[in-house]
Amino acid sequence: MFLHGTSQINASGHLEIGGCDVTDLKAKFGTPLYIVDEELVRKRCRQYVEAFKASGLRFQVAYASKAFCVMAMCRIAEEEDMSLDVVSDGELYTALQAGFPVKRIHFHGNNKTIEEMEMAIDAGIGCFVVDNLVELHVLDGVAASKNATVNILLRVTPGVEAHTHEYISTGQTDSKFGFDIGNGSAFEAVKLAISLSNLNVLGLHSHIGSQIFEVNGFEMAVQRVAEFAIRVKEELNYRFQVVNLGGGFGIRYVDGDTPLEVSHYVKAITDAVKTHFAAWGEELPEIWVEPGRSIVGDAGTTLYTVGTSKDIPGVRKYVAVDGGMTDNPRPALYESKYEAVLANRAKDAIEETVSIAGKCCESGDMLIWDLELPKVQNGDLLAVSCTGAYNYSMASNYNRIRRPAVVFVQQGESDLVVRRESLQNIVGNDLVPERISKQTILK
Ligand SMILES: Cc1ncc(COP(=O)(O)O)c(C=O)c1O
Ligand SMILES: N[C@@H](CCCC[NH3+])C(=O)O
Repeated sequence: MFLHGTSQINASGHLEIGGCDVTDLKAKFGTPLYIVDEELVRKRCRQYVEAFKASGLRFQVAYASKAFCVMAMCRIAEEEDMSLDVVSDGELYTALQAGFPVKRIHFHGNNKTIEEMEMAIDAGIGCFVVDNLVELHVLDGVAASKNATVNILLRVTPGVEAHTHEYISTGQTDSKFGFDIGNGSAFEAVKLAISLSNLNVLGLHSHIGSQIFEVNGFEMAVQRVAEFAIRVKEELNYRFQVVNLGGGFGIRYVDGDTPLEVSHYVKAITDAVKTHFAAWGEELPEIWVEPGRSIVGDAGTTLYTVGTSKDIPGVRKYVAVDGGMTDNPRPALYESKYEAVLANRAKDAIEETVSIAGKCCESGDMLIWDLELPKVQNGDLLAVSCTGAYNYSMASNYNRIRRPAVVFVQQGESDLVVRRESLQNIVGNDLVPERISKQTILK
């Protein structure tokens, strides 16, 4: 397994992250356990901020909290001078509870409810990213009802297809998100938006997809957005102050993934802004980005305990762990690939090829196919790397499995940031109507 951040194999042959031996973490917190390398998260945040500072442009780096949204993470984002992208009342609430400065929160989503809009306006949200015409009208109405003027960006689809999984590619015309530039709907949206009295149009937003390893998609998106912004300025005499280029910067999950350095993506974007806004003639717009995966993805590791195994001679050996698609749905959803190491015997010689199964009643609940490991035994620890993004945040209670705990590690210290769910949590929202209880009693 590739060792990310502070991960290393110690003298006892155990995986160590943030100076913490994972066998100790298992003893302290149990498994499955999400372990987050805090130093690596902070390093990634700083790489973005530094790269933007070097560009000389005005900027905001908004952490896309959908990747991993818990209060401790919101605190780190604030400490590292990030802004925050939220996409639901739940993410907004988490950020507010964590004391994140509300003016640096951007509210996304293609179907915000009126209650979510009200909550965000009451809190004093920094801006909304408006996705469609219905939302433009509704948001203007909600803002009017509160005598407020709210800042918005208009989400546009620049017609760029990112080379990534179909389900996580969003910049093309046929997408559920945003106003299309190519078919004229973005222009009409701008005309309408600037005429609505309770909206203040700050600028445009474009997000072309996720887990992208090249810069040309971003450069093309900048070009299309710049051409559009210049047209708006010329034809409507309206000047955007902000251009948000979304997230999508890729990370290395497995061999063959070839992400670029953060500074490389940022330089490509900021250079493209300088080039394509050359005809702008005034101060360049402020540039925002929204990285999620590339902030937390490789800083996360999931620790499992090995349970049963099933050897089908001549076919394959299944080894089951105490988690699976409930804590990491990505292999089942996107056929995502992961690497793993036998974390309590990482120096032992490789002896067998096994496939790692989860514990759900679902044949598709497989975490890794054909993984080479030392001879695996019941009770061993398996550490799957690069699970920091879209794992805890996409976890479910399928089969009424409890969500794991999350622990931050740094410099030999481990701090619980999310408790393991309890069995009481599992039934916590269940109600049994009286007539059914009565029937049960009558039986
Ligand atoms: C609008 C928007 N911004 C930012 C992100 C974060 O993307 P990533 O985690 O790939 O950086 C996403 C998710 O793809 C998104 O939909
Ligand atoms: N959830 C996805 C990415 C989509 C991000 C949101 N637009 C993943 O796990 O890769």
